[in-house]
Amino acid sequence: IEPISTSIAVGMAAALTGFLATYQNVFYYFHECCRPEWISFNRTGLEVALDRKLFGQHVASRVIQKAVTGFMNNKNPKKPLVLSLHGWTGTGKNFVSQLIAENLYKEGMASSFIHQFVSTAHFPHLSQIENYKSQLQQWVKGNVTNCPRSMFIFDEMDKMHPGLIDCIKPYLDYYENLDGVSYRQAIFIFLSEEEKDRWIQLKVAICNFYGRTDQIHIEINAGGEHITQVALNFWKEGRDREEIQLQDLEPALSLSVFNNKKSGLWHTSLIDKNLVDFFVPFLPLEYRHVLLCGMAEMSAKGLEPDQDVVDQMARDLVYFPKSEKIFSGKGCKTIGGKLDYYT
Ligand SMILES: Nc1ncnc2c1ncn2[C@@H]1O[C@H](COP(=O)(O)OP(=O)(O)OP(=O)(O)O)[C@@H](O)[C@H]1O
Repeated sequence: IEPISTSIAVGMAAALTGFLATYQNVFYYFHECCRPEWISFNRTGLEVALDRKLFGQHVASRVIQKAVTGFMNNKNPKKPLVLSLHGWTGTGKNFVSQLIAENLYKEGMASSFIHQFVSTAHFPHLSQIENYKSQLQQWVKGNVTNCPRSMFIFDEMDKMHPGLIDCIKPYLDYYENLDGVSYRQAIFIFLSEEEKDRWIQLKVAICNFYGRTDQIHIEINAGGEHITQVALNFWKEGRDREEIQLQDLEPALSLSVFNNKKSGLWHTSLIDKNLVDFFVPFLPLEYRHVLLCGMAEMSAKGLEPDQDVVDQMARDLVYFPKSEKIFSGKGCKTIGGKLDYYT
């Protein structure tokens, strides 16, 4: 072994290793990858975002903050985090998922580690259910293999086929690993709108009963087994909405309620095995919340927030129940488009 060529070879190898390491770091700097540079939880960021950007959802806000912070601080979770978000349309379920994403992934919702499914769009054909099942399993497994800190959002969960829910159950469970893959760092968020379904089903049933085709004013006396009903009862009793506690909404999120409702059947299979860690209730939004959404939306559009414009827009929305007109029928959902008309 000749000393000069040996030192040249060793020097070249060291230079090459240094170059590759630098190249890799530069690559990771510009290209999103499953590393702390791209995925790190900003606890204060989430707290501030929930506090300042999410209106009228003090219960959901508290539950989400605790759930996500607890999970992210746990170095060795026994299972993935599974959140189930419930409530009226346009009350902020997707929006909260976005706030979580923005405070966990540098790329926010654009992160390649966030995967979103809408049951009616992605699984439309009942005849294809077996295909969907294997695709869904491969998809979850592939993505978690690629990055354990992946986030999965399943929208319209109430419309999802029970067979598909069954096939994702193992990933939500307490297994250390499945076929060599651990799912314990992942986050699953289920969104469902069964509140609306239940409300509408009930309305239709009562209209049919009375042989009426027009909209009639309906009081729902289901003993507070409806998130909206709880909010309505508080309002009628002249109590502050912010007094509503998670315990007041528990009957609306209880197993017995889900058991009795067709649209809630999916919960039973997940609740039975304690696979859902937190049920998060979203209250229906009132006029004053729509105003806040309107002002925020104008700022987001780069416009000077104008109270008169927003007020005009909010007054033209439809509110329910028909007699009291307290809650916005579409929450804050359509106001982005509506503001274009009023500005
Ligand atoms: N509570 C809220 N606070 C602030 N903004 C809100 C709130 N709820 C809704 N918004 C605004 O309205 C938009 C639509 O709401 P979002 O998609 O989160 O409703 P959703 O509850 O998921 O409705 P759906 O069940 O119909 O999907 C959001 O992007 C956000 O701009």
